[in-house]
Amino acid sequence: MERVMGGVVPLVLGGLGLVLLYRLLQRLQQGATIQDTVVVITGASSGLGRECARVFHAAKARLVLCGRDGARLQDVVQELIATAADSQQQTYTPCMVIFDLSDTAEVVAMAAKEILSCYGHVDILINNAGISHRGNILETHISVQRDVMDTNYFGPIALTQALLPSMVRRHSGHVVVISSVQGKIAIPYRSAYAASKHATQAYFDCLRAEMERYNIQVTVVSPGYIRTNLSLNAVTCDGSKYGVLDETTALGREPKDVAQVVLKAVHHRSKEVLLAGPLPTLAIYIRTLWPALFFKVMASRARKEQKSKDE
Ligand SMILES: NC(=O)C1=CN([C@@H]2O[C@H](COP(=O)(O)OP(=O)(O)OC[C@H]3O[C@@H](n4cnc5c(N)ncnc54)[C@H](OP(=O)(O)O)[C@@H]3O)[C@@H](O)[C@H]2O)C=CC1
Ligand SMILES: CCCCCCCCCCCCCCCC(=O)OCC(=O)COP(=O)(O)O
Repeated sequence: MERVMGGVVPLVLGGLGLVLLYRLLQRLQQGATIQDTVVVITGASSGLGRECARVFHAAKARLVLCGRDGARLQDVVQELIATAADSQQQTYTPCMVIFDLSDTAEVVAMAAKEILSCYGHVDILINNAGISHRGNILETHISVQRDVMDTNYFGPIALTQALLPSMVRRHSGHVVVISSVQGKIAIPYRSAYAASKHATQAYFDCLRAEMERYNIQVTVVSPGYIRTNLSLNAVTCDGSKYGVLDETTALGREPKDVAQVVLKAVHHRSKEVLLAGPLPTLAIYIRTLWPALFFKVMASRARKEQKSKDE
């Protein structure tokens, strides 16, 4: 027995060592692709955007962080500088560009120009900022439908379109968009959010095909729940804040893990990343292969949710 164990232990340790070495080499390789690139991140003040800022900063990218709130963005910048100083890493101090994505006129006239003026060009644009919705269709004001669409769809496409000519001229660039599982299936009481994410999926699929000839990559990332403030910040039927941390959100993936997935997707030039558990993945397939079943399941969800609200 002792002899068997004596053979197994070094084998396991050797295997573990190889896995760690492989991971380290992978990280180094990913870092090398990202080093010195100009990376623009929208919604960098919190949640997934903030974690993307951390991950790309650690990979020594030249960051342009975007958000609505200058003070919160400044906090992120200070934190990144402090982390780099602690680890004695030579990194770039991030630029900040402050604007409201839902104001598409401002995005085109001011924000895109300011972003370009930071480093003269953009290598990677990560369209991350977004807002969610909670409410039934009967009671949701049309202005709320429009606001969510402005932030999640028209803002990102306006920014992308404004930055594209510079990428086309350089015959190089990468556009990433953070969509959602709800860009592939629509669930009840999320009409504005699901519609905006479906539109996002469609637009960026068109973009990918059209940009291939210019060597511009497009990656659509479709995550399931992530543990961020998304549900807290979601808007309700009348535009007021929902203000609840849903259990689904609280139990979601860690934003830092999702940010690593985004980095990997950029490194591998992935066209699509679906980051969902078995049930949402099954639901996506059923939506295409057996729509009648999918509609029944969704109607039953809607009934149950309405009943629990009525009680
Ligand atoms: N959390 C989840 O379960 C999932 C999230 N996603 C997607 O991930 C992305 C990031 O969201 P997440 O980190 O979860 O949520 P957060 O609410 O934590 O972050 C959203 C970010 O978007 C910014 N933002 C919102 N509205 C605007 C606007 N009008 N103009 C500029 N910036 C704006 C916010 O800035 P400010 O601080 O100014 O409000 C904030 O930085 C979103 O696109 C979301 O749809 C996808 C799947 C699951
Ligand atoms: C007999 C087999 C039937 C199989 C059907 C399974 C149906 C299961 C439904 C699963 C629905 C999953 C929804 C996942 C939604 C999601 O992950 O959304 C991510 C977000 O963007 C979160 O935003 P939110 O504002 O909704 O928190």
